[in-house]
Amino acid sequence: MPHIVMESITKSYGDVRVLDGCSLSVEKGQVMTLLGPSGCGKTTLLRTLAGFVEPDAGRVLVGGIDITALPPNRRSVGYVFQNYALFPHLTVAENVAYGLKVRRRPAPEIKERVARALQTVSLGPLGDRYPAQLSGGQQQRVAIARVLVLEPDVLLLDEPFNALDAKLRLSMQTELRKLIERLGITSIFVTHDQSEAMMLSDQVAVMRAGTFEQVAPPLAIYDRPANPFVATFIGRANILPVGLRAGAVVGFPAVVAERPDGPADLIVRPENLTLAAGRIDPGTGQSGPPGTVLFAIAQGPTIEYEVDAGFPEPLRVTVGRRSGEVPLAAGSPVSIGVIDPAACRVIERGAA
Ligand SMILES: Nc1ncnc2c1ncn2[C@@H]1O[C@H](COP(=O)(O)OP(=O)(O)OP(=O)(O)O)[C@@H](O)[C@H]1O
Repeated sequence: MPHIVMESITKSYGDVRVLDGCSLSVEKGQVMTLLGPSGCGKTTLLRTLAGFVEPDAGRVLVGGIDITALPPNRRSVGYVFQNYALFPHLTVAENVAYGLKVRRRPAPEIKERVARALQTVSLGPLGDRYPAQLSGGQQQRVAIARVLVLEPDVLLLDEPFNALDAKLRLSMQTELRKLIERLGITSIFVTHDQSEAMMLSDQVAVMRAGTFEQVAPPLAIYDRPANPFVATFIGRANILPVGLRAGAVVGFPAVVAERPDGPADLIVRPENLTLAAGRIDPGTGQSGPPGTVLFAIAQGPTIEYEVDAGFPEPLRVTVGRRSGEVPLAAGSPVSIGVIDPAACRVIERGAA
């Protein structure tokens, strides 16, 4: 039995259906990320699990127990808010103690648990400071300590890194992932940042307009996106309208597909393509169509090309860059190759 089960959750605000039959399960100790564009319903689903939003239909179970009708304070669910929501007039230790005081725990127990929670997030010595005297990353850790001190079964985090600058964000992501692993607490994150989702999660649930497009481990989503929406939301992808003839893609004969002849969409990642100057097989043995360089930019370890290969959109190709190599000039004739035909996906035309 999974630790968290959300069954056919539906929620509308007025005429707008924000959650449209969402079902999701998370195993004990696993980290799930809800990933999707702004407004797709991620926060609403998280708040349904916390009990802040009442679903119109569906059930929420934690540890096999139906908690759908329980108020937030009777659920063993910790919620870390986007803006941390710390009390500015309370010290760090008082902020962390707050939930225990509300629950009328004895003073010695509060003292001991607050010290332990602050220790867990490496803020032991800063208990007497006020939130305004802390960095963004430290404030975030207080917000997490304030939740962990209540020893919830489940940890929910709504865009927890939003307020942090890029560098701090990266170190806090790593730190939080290690902390969650150490505590073994079942966690759900909300983010619209795909690299954050890749890095933090055991499972990613890609959402669009109140439903799930795909739920799978991050690399499985990257390698085998269910449809063009997922392919372009996680990483970059070329979505090429192609024809199928005799079980292979016209223009990419190495890419085979068990589908009837006719139109299809080919999903191919830029790093799964390569190119060579001139009209020759680029050496992969998996030749693709000829093309002309439209634009190229070197990024140190890679060169990013945009190539006119006869498709409605330029083909994006990422190639590894050798020391001293400069990109081919715009206008150069090139031959496109596929590195791993098995990593291409051929799907029904327009199945977005
Ligand atoms: N209390 C509410 N009343 C009316 N509409 C709401 C309410 N809460 C959310 N919505 C609407 O529901 C939709 C989903 O909102 P939600 O906050 O769940 O999206 P999200 O995916 O978390 O977006 P973001 O990434 O921008 O935070 C939005 O269109 C939002 O305007």
